[in-house]
Amino acid sequence: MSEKVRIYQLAKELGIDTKDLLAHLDSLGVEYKSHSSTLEEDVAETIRQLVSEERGEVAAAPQPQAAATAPAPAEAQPAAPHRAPVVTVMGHVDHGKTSLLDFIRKTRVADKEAGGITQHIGAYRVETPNGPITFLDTPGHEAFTTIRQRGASATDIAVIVIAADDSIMPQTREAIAHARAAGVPIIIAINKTDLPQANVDKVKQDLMRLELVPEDYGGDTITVPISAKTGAGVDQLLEMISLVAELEDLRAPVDGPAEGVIIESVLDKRAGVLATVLVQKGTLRVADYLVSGEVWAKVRRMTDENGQTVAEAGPSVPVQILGFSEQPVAGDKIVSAPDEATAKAIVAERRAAREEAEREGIGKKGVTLADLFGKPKAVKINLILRADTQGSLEAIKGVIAREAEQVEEVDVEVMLDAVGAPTESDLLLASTAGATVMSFGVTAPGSVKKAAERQGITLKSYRIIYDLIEDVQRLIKGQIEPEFEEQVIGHAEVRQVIHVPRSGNIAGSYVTDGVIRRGAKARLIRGGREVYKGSVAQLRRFKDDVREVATGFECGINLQNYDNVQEGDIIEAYEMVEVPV
Ligand SMILES: Nc1nc2c(ncn2[C@@H]2O[C@H](COP(=O)(O)OP(=O)(O)OP(=O)(O)O)[C@@H](O)[C@H]2O)c(=O)[nH]1
Repeated sequence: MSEKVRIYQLAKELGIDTKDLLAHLDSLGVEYKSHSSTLEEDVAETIRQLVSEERGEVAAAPQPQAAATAPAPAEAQPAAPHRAPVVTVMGHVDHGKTSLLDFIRKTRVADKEAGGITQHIGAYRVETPNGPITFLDTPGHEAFTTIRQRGASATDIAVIVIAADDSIMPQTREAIAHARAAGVPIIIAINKTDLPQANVDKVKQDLMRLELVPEDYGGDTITVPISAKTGAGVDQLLEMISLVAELEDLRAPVDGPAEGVIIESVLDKRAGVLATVLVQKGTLRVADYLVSGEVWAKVRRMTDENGQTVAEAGPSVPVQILGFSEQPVAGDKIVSAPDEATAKAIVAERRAAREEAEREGIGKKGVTLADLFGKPKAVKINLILRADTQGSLEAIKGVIAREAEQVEEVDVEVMLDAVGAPTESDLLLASTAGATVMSFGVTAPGSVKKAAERQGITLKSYRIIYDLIEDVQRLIKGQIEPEFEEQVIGHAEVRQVIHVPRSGNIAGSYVTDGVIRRGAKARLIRGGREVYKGSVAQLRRFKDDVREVATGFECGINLQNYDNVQEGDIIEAYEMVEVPV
């Protein structure tokens, strides 16, 4: 496939106005939808030549390749420079996430002398002997997964804090599941080691049960005993973060337009919208134009976590920016735009695309049982299990493991199992990992059920273990097809048979009720009897192909592999809809 470039990117590359570029495209007769449409590489190349000819570069340049417009040869691209790791701290309530983040921040602020006032902007950067580290300081896996859920990944390394006097607790396991689902390396910080009742070994042993085998037990899970209170071990923790970062070989280009993700956004009564952006690629500068989701910004001011104004921010640098027209959504990506017109055009295009998708009912859907049933060779089935007691959980897990063992092609992973009703946090995990939530003996609260429905997540509760196991078996074997039933969507009466060379006979019809849709299933009824069953291959209004024709309109219908329509026939269009279980 050829490389594609967006119109405004090409304009920026060539140093011309997007408007002028559009004029070139018009002159070439190239169709485009907006400033952000992509161009085929050959079109882009033609434009480059056109522009350079206009500038007289071709005639004037001694070499055939005019430097400014020639694409850089691929092999000459040096690897992008390293960037700082971005770390999220997660763990059970009260195990010390906030204390740890505060301790690191207090002791490691980059320029304390500058007299800046600490601001909580959702992220901060610290200097360590092994290089800078960026911490996202909204601790907890909800924030972490919310960002992931919106398609961005902001975290390179997860630090899971476990209090040594409490060991592994439900949210510890959730946090581990979230980090695993994201595929980010995990470092375990065993906290509160200053307490007399701290038992580091117990934590390590408990970790083994979650298949996180500490290094000193022969595994490869990095564990660091720390105290967020005294600061003991925190330096080693930072060292380990840098070490893992080095292994991950994190790199990003510093040059070029900025890309990143929204970490946080607040509406300040005086200042307006303040959004924290984590730059992930390129460099963000004051006066740049940005687009995030369906809002845009002209960066009017950037400040760091110490309240200091900054002029630019490169990869892995978090900055709070002023200049968004409306509040962007945490987790949405940001891209830069060359000018206000383009930024607005991108926003308008996105809005229109979303509205169209909504009209067509194409919502974001998670994986449903049906999807999984339909794909027997699914590499992996992710489950989140909830039950009334630890005993039932163990029993269910045991049976599932046995069932899973019998099938080679399918991997069943219980990502999380916990006592109690399913929570919103389970849904977050389910939606990012494509998991099914099953609960036994407990039911999700209404709000959670509704949220699951909205997000298209399968959440089922069972009162009989056998039923649950049966569904798991179905998932595994993919044997059960979802049940479908016919739903008639409309009728059309054939009023005239039009013979079109090459296309065969087209049924000139009148939609008497409902709608006729291209691709819909259809049967042909003649004298009360079905004479054909197939689908609507082609649907036309006058000379145009259309997707749908409503009641009261005339249209031309071409049925799939059928050429014998007759005047007076009735075409019944229908769709197969899944019967909800
Ligand atoms: N002795 C001791 N106490 C600690 C340590 N770290 C945290 N604490 C205490 O543990 C309690 C909880 O700490 P936080 O940092 O608020 O815990 P958290 O995980 O951020 O809690 P949430 O934000 O509520 O989820 C506080 O009273 C802290 O002072 C530690 O290393 N040693």
